[in-house]
Amino acid sequence: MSNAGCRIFLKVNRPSRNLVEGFKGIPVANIADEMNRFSCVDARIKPLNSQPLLGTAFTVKTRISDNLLLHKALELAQPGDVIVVDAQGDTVNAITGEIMMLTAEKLGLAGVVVDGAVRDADALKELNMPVYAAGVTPKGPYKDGPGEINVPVCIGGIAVNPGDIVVGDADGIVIINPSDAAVILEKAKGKLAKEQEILKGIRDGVPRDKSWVDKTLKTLNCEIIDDYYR
Ligand SMILES: O=C([O-])CC(=O)C(=O)O
Ligand SMILES: [Mg+2]
Repeated sequence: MSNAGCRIFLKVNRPSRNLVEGFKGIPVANIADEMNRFSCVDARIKPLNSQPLLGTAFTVKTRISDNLLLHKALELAQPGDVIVVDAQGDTVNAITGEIMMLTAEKLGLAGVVVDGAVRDADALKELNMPVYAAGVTPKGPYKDGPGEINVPVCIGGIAVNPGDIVVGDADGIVIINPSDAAVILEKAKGKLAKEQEILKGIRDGVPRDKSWVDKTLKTLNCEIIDDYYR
């Protein structure tokens, strides 16, 4: 029997820990640049503390304002998992808070990302596990279902499959398909090294070749006017 919209898949094809750990300390912006600036979760979804986010997606799809399936996910997710909750972007009711998130931390989960609202924001600031959400409200959740676990979901406009690599920092979140991850990781490391060299040059006062700016403006026939705007 199939019951789409109310079903739980227990198995997740998780990439190797080694592959995931490779992304530790690489800024999300560097990773995203090497993914042609795609795969970044919408800016609505923001960190509620400054813990870095890195792990594999354990996906949850909830009915709007309802957290039954997130409670079930807390029983099933494994250490290193990031519970990624597609709460359909709705921020009317918080679907999680301090009690559930402390439980997640104690289970060794790598984080929780909610495309929806959370509550107990002050307590989440003190947590040793990252939590990201699209909003904060004191209004609590219903617990009736339905919903799904470990099916493809959408958060902040990005599709997330169970087992995808989730990386987040203060800038936001990027989602990586494990089969692309090794190549992206090498490129992102190169990008980081290049940016560090540029920053060192700026600090040391080394002049930079910015001739491309004028070249591009020239191709646009940009008007440069030696006068005030009036
Ligand atoms: O009441 C709820 O289900 C969510 C909540 O505030 C908590 O987990 O602390
Ligand atoms: Mg609470």
